[in-house]
Amino acid sequence: MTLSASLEQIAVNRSFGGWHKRFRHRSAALGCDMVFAIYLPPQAEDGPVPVLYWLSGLTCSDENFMQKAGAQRVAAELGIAIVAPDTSPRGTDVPGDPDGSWDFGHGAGFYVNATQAPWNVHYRMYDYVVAELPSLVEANFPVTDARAIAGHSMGGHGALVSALKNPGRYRSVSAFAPISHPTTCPWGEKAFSRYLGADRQSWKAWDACELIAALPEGVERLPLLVDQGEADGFLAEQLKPADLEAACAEAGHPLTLRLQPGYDHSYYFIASFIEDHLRHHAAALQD
Ligand SMILES: N[C@@H](CCC(=O)N[C@@H](CSC=O)C(=O)NCC(=O)O)C(=O)O
Repeated sequence: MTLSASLEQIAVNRSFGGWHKRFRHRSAALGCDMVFAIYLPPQAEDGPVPVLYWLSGLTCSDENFMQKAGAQRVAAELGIAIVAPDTSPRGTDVPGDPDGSWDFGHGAGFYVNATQAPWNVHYRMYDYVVAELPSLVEANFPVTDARAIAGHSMGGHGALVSALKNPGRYRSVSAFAPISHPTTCPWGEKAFSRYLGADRQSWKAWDACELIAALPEGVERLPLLVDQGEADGFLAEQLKPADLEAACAEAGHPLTLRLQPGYDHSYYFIASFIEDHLRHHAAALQD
């Protein structure tokens, strides 16, 4: 396939018989240059392969998952491409946290479309990860439109919301330690009050627990696979997996929540269970 001139390749590494590549491009949704990574398994040399979109957490770029999760060996075995975007718009023109903290602004886009100035100019990560990036990837790489989505923490919640808001768009969804109920935790309240404004009612469209409760009768309920470390320091205050469990039970939404004793919030935890998630996605993608 010939790459569009709008994609600038900035890195390439051979990995498990496939290729890890990084690209810079101009994002129309975000109004800035963005970098994403793609892992193409060896099977992509012979024909198009399905794609898992991975959404990372606070402070991350495209690099954390690709360097730390150890996903390439199993993705190469299963014939799945993995696309890892950045976690926010970036650049000197893009406002960040006025206080310089790490849980808002750069590295903390929360995968929402901001409605409030000045954030609404660039912070449209939902449109970027759900629409613009898949279109770009599907037009430029040997991939099919069979998509799965997964992520960690802020990105785990982003994956849940992306799937819940778009029935039929993803074959499967999973999350590691998602911020399950952002309208009721400090990270979510800080981000949503700035990106979405003071009206808490408007936040519900971006909260997985609220979306699960509000899914209309007859609409696909994609099963959720969630792993959560029991020794995660953010568990009680920020992540609240019990709220997700309660929302699913109340709505009859299929959830497999696996509490993993001794595991924290780090990529050591993700690397320990990523194979299970990849196999879960492969089963759906190859159906
Ligand atoms: N301030 C710390 C902690 C930030 C942190 O733990 N980030 C997580 C995601 S948290 C929820 O979205 C993460 O994935 N960090 C990157 C990593 O490679 O571990 C810090 O600045 O690191």
